[in-house]
Amino acid sequence: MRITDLDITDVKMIVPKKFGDARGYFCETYSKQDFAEAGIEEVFVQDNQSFSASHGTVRGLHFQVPPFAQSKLVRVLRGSILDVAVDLRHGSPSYGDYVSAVISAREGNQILVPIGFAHGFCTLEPDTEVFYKVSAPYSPAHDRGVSWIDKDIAIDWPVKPADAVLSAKDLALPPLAGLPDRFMPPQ
Ligand SMILES: Cc1cn([C@H]2C[C@H](O)[C@@H](COP(=O)(O)OP(=O)(O)O[C@H]3O[C@H](C)C(=O)[C@H](O)[C@H]3O)O2)c(=O)[nH]c1=O
Repeated sequence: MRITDLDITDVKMIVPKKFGDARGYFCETYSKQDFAEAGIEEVFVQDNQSFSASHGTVRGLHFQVPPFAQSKLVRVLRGSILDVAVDLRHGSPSYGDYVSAVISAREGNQILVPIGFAHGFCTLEPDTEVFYKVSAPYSPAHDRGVSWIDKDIAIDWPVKPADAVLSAKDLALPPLAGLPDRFMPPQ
């Protein structure tokens, strides 16, 4: 398992080792021991999976506030996405900055999005399936979001707003400015 930092250090790219043979391949997609050896102590309590039929589907930017704030380990079972994490940790020097990376079923790579970040993605292919582990259960009362096209974050998405597929909820998400809920200060 290869673990590297993205431009915001706490967001990590994880590439499990693939064991290929004439049948195909095998890989351990999650290992508590490997994570602990890399200093990642996340305890995941729920697995999520979403299917998006159209390329250019955007889900996000979402997060849950404490005490149900979630870290997420995101991977793609089919297709590919541009995955995005936005730093919302109150007091963080990179507050409001984002990192993004393409993760795909072909590469088998994963993104670890820590607590304190909003998360979203845009599908790059039709029929894309995303699987992710989260470190806290779903709590609608603690679910929050920020507009995917917030001007202060200014994410370089691979789809124009007019062509993107979003839920009504995500279309109505507020801007970052004046976000009422703040996370705990960075560790
Ligand atoms: C997240 C979640 C949702 N739901 C129910 C609530 C709705 O009835 C339905 C669809 O939920 P939503 O539209 O919030 O799903 P996404 O837009 O894919 O949201 C996710 O997309 C972005 C990328 C994320 O990072 C979050 O984990 C998550 O918010 O599933 C549940 O029952 N449990 C859950 O954990």
